Amino acid sequence: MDNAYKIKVQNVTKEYDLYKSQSEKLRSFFSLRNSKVPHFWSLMGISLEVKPGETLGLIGVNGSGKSTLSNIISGIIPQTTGVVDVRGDTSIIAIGAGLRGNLTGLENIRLKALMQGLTNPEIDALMDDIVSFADIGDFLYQPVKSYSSGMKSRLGFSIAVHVNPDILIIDEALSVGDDTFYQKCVDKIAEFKDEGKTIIFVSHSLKQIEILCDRVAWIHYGTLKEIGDTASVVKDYRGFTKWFKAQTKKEKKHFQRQMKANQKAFDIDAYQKEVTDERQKAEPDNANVASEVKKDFYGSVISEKMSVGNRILTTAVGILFVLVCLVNVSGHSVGDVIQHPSNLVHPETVLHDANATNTVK
Ligand SMILES: Nc1ncnc2c1ncn2[C@@H]1O[C@H](COP(=O)(O)OP(=O)(O)OP(=O)(O)O)[C@@H](O)[C@H]1O
Repeated sequence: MDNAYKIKVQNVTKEYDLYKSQSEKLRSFFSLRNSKVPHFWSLMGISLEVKPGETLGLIGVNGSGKSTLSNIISGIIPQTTGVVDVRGDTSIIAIGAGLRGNLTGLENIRLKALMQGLTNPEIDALMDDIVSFADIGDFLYQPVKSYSSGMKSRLGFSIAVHVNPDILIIDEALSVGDDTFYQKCVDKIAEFKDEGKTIIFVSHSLKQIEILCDRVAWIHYGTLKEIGDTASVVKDYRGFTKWFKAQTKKEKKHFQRQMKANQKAFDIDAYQKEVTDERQKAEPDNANVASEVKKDFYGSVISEKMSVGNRILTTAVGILFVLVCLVNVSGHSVGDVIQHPSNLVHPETVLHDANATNTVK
C-alpha cells in the first residue's frame, strides 16, 4: 500500500452482539460463562486507502456496511479489529448526524462548530454563511427534533462544509433534499474538490457517484467486493443489481439469508490466521509476522468487551456500593449489620429485639 494516504483502513472488522432485549444484555454482563448471544459481523476485514484530494464513493446494497465504515472512519464508533489511520480533521454529514434533537438549529450550529475546534468569534464570523446556506427560515429557532429529514440534512450539510474540515464524509445526505438544495451541495462539493480536500461519498444514487467520485469502493455484505475507477466498479455493481433483480422472490430471500448467515458465522481468529499466512508468504524471512499482525489487529483498538476478571471486579464493587447504601439507609452501624445481616432488610425487627432485650434487663 502507498504511504501517501489521507485515510488508511486495514483489516477493519466490526462485530455487534445481537441481544434480544436489554435484560438479556444485563444477564450476559453478569454471567461468568461465555454467553451464547449471536454475533453479527457488519464488517469482515476491510482494507483500503484514500489518497489526499481524492473523492472515494462507497456503494453497496442496504445493510452492506457503508455507514458502519464511514462512522468508524469519522471516529463515531470504534472498530472491533484493525488499523484506522486518518490524517486530518473529519466532518461527517449524514442525515442529522451529531445534531441534538432538543437544541435549536442555532444552538446546534454553535455546538457542532465548537466540537470541531472553532472559537466563538470564529463561529460568529461564519454564522451568517451557515444560516443562509441551510436556508431553513424560522426553523432555525426550533428544536431540531421538529425538523423533517430534509431540513436536518440541510443544517448538517451547511455546518459540515463551513467548519472547513480536511476530510468530508457525506453519508446519503443528498438523497433527502430538494433539487435546488441538491445543486447547491453538488457545487459546494465541487468547490471542496477544487481545494484539494478529501471526500468519502456514500450514496445509493449511481448518477451522483458517477458525477462526483474519482474512485469507488463496493461494499458487499461486510466485505470489500471491488475498489477501482468509478466507471468499472459502477458497471460491475449495475451488473450485480441487474442479476439480483432478475431472481425470483424466493431466490432473493435465499441469497440475502445466505449472506447474513456468513456474517454471523465469521471467525475472527481464522481471519487473523489467513492474514498472518499471507503476510508470512510475502515476507518469508520475517520471524515476527504473527506478533505484528496481532498488533495490527488489536493494537489500536479499545476493547468494548470486559474480560471475566474485570466483570468480577465491577460486580464486586457494585455489590459493595449497594451494601454501603443499604447500611446507611438502615440506620445501623456496619458492625451491627455484619453481626445481624437481617438488620439490613428488617430494621424494625431489630428495634423490636433491642426493646425486648431492654425489657429483660
Ligand atoms: N448497532 C447495531 N447493532 C446490530 N447490528 C447493527 C448495528 N448497526 C448496524 N448494524 C447492522 O450492520 C449492517 C450494516 O449496517 P450499515 O448501516 O452500515 O449498512 P449500510 O450499507 O449503510 O446500509 P444502508 O444503505 O441501508 O444505509 C446491517 O446489517 C445492520 O443491521
